[in-house]
Amino acid sequence: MSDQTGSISPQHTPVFLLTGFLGSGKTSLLSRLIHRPEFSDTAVIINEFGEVGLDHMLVDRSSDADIVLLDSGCLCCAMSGSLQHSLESLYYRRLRKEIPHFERIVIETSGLADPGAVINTIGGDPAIARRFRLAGVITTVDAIHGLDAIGAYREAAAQLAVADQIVLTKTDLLEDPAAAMDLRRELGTRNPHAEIQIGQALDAAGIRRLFTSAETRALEPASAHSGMRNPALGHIFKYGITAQTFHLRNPVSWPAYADWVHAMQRRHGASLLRAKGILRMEDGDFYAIHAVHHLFSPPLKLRRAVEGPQQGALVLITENLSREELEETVALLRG
Ligand SMILES: Nc1nc2c(ncn2[C@@H]2O[C@H](COP(=O)(O)OP(=O)(O)OP(=O)(O)O)[C@@H](O)[C@H]2O)c(=O)[nH]1
Repeated sequence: MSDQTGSISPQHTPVFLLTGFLGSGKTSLLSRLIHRPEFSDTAVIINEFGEVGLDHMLVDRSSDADIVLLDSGCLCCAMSGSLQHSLESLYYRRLRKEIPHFERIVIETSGLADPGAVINTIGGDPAIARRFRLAGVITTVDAIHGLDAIGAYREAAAQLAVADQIVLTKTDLLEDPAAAMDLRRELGTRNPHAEIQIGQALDAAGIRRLFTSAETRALEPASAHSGMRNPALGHIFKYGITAQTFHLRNPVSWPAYADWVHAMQRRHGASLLRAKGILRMEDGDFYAIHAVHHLFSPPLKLRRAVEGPQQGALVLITENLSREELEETVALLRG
């Protein structure tokens, strides 16, 4: 990465990933969202038009027929070729005003996708990273089979581990409605860093929260998270996947930050499923930090100060790394 300390400009269109295991309700959620006014300025990249049942809402079809404009104002774009190609195509068509302006992109991944691979595409292709930034990961979890899938498949565990927002689906199929609260609590202990919402109860405010950039709220609920309250324990998902929180008491210098990034890339890049957090830098400003494997997005300067006594905190979601190993690199930030 050429610029580890630059800030992201508003020209970087926020990209949200909608992930979740096979059959967990991604498409059903999307087909509800695309009707909603809160979703009107969104371009959605889906695998096939047929899946989300667009027939009744179609108001315009671009000449290339791979993008449709819905009467809700939402654009749907069927994935054509690679994800890079779809993103570039949306970018240039918006620039040439061939399609209406959109404020954000939502990508629906396949149920067996490793979310890290898709996130890498956004951050790893220089042409894409110049124009887009990962703003959040939304993971659907099926109330009936979700926990079994998370226990049985690494992909499902990784999808849960990297989530900023979890949508619990199929709660209507639970025999005991109280079981939804138990599941919510259970998921909360497995990913204490994500907000959990019940899919069927999603209202306008809930939808807006789904699409609030993760970096602008990365620390907000931190003090309330159980994982944050007991950072020494870290959090174990499965398959050696853990989420560990590190607090920093002092501002970080830019050279120390660059050293830490290099050390993480060199020593732990392969094991780093995701890093997120907020650091207070030596210039006094707070920056959101995001990384997936070897790719560290340029720190994003936050417009508002972060409340509370902490100077910053990092959540490192890794595979087969001990807290001690991570502590060695975090020490670089402490100078
Ligand atoms: N009862 C009920 N059924 C649901 C709900 N959400 C999804 N389903 C059903 O679950 C099945 C799978 O839902 P999809 O939305 O296709 O799931 P998906 O995650 O997109 O599936 P893949 O694309 O195969 O990964 C469909 O039959 C849906 O109708 C829900 O909240 N309640």
